[in-house]
Amino acid sequence: MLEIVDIDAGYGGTKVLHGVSIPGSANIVAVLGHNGAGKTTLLRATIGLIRPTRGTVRFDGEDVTHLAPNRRVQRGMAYVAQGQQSFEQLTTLENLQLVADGRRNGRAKIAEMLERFPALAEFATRKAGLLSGGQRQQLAIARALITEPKLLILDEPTEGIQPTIVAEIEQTIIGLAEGGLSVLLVEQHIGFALEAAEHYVVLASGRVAQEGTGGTAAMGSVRAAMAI
Ligand SMILES: Nc1ncnc2c1ncn2[C@@H]1O[C@H](COP(=O)(O)OP(=O)(O)OP(=O)(O)O)[C@@H](O)[C@H]1O
Repeated sequence: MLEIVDIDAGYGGTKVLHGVSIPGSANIVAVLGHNGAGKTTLLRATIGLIRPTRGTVRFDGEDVTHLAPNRRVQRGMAYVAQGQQSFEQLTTLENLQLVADGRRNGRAKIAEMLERFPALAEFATRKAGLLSGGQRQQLAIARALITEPKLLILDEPTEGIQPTIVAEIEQTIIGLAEGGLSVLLVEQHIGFALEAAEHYVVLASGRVAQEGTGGTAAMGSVRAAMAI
């Protein structure tokens, strides 16, 4: 589905990623690493917000390295940035409508999201800015899902969310993956990330310091790699 081959990427003249690759064989990929390791930069390069200066991003067999983000969304990528972003002055429902409007099956997709996320149905008329962190994250994921992606790119979906809700978000992600959606996930909770992932990479200073198949058995080597 998603394959990244040996990319360099960064900002202006500053190179952040150095020869990072993700194999095309895994449907659920977790990206781990300390603050500043380059995780968000890798996601931005994947969705096209920054362009690699070297290497290739391939999606569904197509070289998308030079495609604009909106073209990548049309191909089936969806990106949920860090921080549960939504339009705070709009209601939950209006936030969903913004994405759904003009889509062939927009109304049905909204109904599906309200069923999938009961909290969004309960607070459909509440302004997004007044939702809890967990509810806002659900709203952000729901907005992404309305575009019917094949690949969901999630940047720290459980960050800043109260522990009781974290498990709910994690279950949502696992459920989506089991339903056939590919997921590229940046996550600080190593246990969950490894449990969910078929492949993981640990980034350190923009390089792959460790990688392997998922599963909690990898916990020891991941922790060791993160101690670098
Ligand atoms: N817009 C930007 N312009 C210049 N440098 C940036 C920009 N965004 C990030 N960086 C730098 O790139 C490096 C990697 O940042 P990045 O956000 O990818 O790390 P991260 O692993 O996602 O960190 P965190 O876990 O804190 O989100 C950091 O040194 C950061 O300062």
